[in-house]
Amino acid sequence: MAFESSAVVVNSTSLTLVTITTVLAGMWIWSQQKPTKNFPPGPKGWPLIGNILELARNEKPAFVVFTEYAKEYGDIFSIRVGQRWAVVLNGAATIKEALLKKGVEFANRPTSVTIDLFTEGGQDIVFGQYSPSWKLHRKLAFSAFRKLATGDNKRFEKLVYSIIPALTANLDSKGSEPFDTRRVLASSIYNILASLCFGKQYEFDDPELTRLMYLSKEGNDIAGSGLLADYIPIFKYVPTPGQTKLKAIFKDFFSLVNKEVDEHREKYDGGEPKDFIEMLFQSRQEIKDEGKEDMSLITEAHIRQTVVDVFGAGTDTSIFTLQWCAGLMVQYPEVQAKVAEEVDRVVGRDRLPSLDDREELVYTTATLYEVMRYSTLVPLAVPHATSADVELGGYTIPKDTWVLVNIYSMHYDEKLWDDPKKFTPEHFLDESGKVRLHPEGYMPFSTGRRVCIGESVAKAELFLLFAWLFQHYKFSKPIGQEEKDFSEGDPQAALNMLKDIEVVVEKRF
Ligand code: HEM
Repeated sequence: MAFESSAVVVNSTSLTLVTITTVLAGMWIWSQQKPTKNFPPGPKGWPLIGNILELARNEKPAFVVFTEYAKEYGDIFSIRVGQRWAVVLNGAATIKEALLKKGVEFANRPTSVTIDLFTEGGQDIVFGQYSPSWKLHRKLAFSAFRKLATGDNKRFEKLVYSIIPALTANLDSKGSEPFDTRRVLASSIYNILASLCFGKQYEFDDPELTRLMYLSKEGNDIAGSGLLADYIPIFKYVPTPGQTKLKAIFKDFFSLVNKEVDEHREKYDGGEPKDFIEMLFQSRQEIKDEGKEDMSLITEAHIRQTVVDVFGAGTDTSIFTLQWCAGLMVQYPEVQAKVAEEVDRVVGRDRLPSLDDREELVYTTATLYEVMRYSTLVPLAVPHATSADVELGGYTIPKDTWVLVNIYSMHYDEKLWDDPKKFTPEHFLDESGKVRLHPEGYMPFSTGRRVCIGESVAKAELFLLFAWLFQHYKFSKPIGQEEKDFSEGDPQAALNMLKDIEVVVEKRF
């Protein structure tokens, strides 16, 4: 009897083991099934999680790992993120073929629980689906930006330089003590964007500015890494702490922006716009008057979301680019000295640098461009998605596939750059000493239908602040920190940030 019962136990254990093994094998085979017959090749993944584990465990950031994978699998390869397939595009030829020649097919964005939450169902520009309403929405914002950044230079300079008194007071208050520049730079950039959007400035310690900075940064951080539900859909129905926090942050953020939009609507009289929100109102009226577009496609939520986009996409990108400027100028004092010497010679010490100085500030411009190449702040762009089945490089990529554009692979391509790991402004100077404005494969703002809408605003703002900073201050290593590398990246979620650095900032005159 005892023997019989143990045989039953052995049999049922074997049955359970066989069942588990069969289910696991089934899941394994199913998980390796690619969406199309000639889908791009790539590293094998695990059931349920795909390639997440090997990417998370790798000490190198994803964009470096992807550049290495491209050597093994080719410039177009696939990975699996949880249950979703993604195609990674590498190298200038492939990226241009996809984003320029087949721009419409690669112009969509992925949808996810996180994106849906913070874009009120995809009503913003950054994550909106490629649709008539999105195109009109982008046209509206683009027209407002063009008026701002390519219109009257003096007006834009005044806007950027309105933060100089507070920035000077903050920098000067540190004396020769080392400090982390992030907070000061962040307050400056948020204030520039608050002036730009709302037509008002905050004191650096104003609680509303601190709240705006907190909401925008937290929102970006959680949204950048995504929620569990984005990778494993069943978690959509579980109120995880991340989901609850994200909802609360965006509720607060939207109410702050709503307050500004409402106040502007009440005050705007249809005359010369004083800030970005009024420009949006004006552009909306102009497009409506043309009578060619269906204006019912643009709602109040679209206007609110554009302002949220400006803070979401325009703050950390500029703050961390300036931080990279600080770190790299400390690491390469000889470059910093040449920038300062050029600004002294062209601009002098009695006036502020102007956008009209750009042509003559050749070395300064080349240095800023090199900072943007070397740091590659948005190394995988914003994820794209295919809007239709599309052929690329002999592979078939079905509609709704996630697409990651590896900008880093171009910025560090040995075929395009002489010694790409070396920081040298000479990468952007030609034989006649002029700035190379558009070298092959240089795309910090990406390209095509989704190219960064703030490119001209960002370039103008960064140029003015960079030239002003090194006209007035010398950045150096704190004594006793000789061994530290001040140009070491610390990639976080979507951005290639710089490791926290403490520097000494002293007046030059
Ligand atoms: C150093 C500064 C900046 C860098 C490096 C940068 C880079 C980028 C990149 C790589 C993209 C993704 C393009 C793609 O998906 O292919 C992007 C998108 C975007 N950026 Fe920027 N950006 C910067 C500053 C700004 C600023 C200042 C603003 C606004 C004031 C802005 C607004 C946007 C918007 C709205 C999009 C979404 C465009 C779309 O999906 O159609 N960016 N940016």
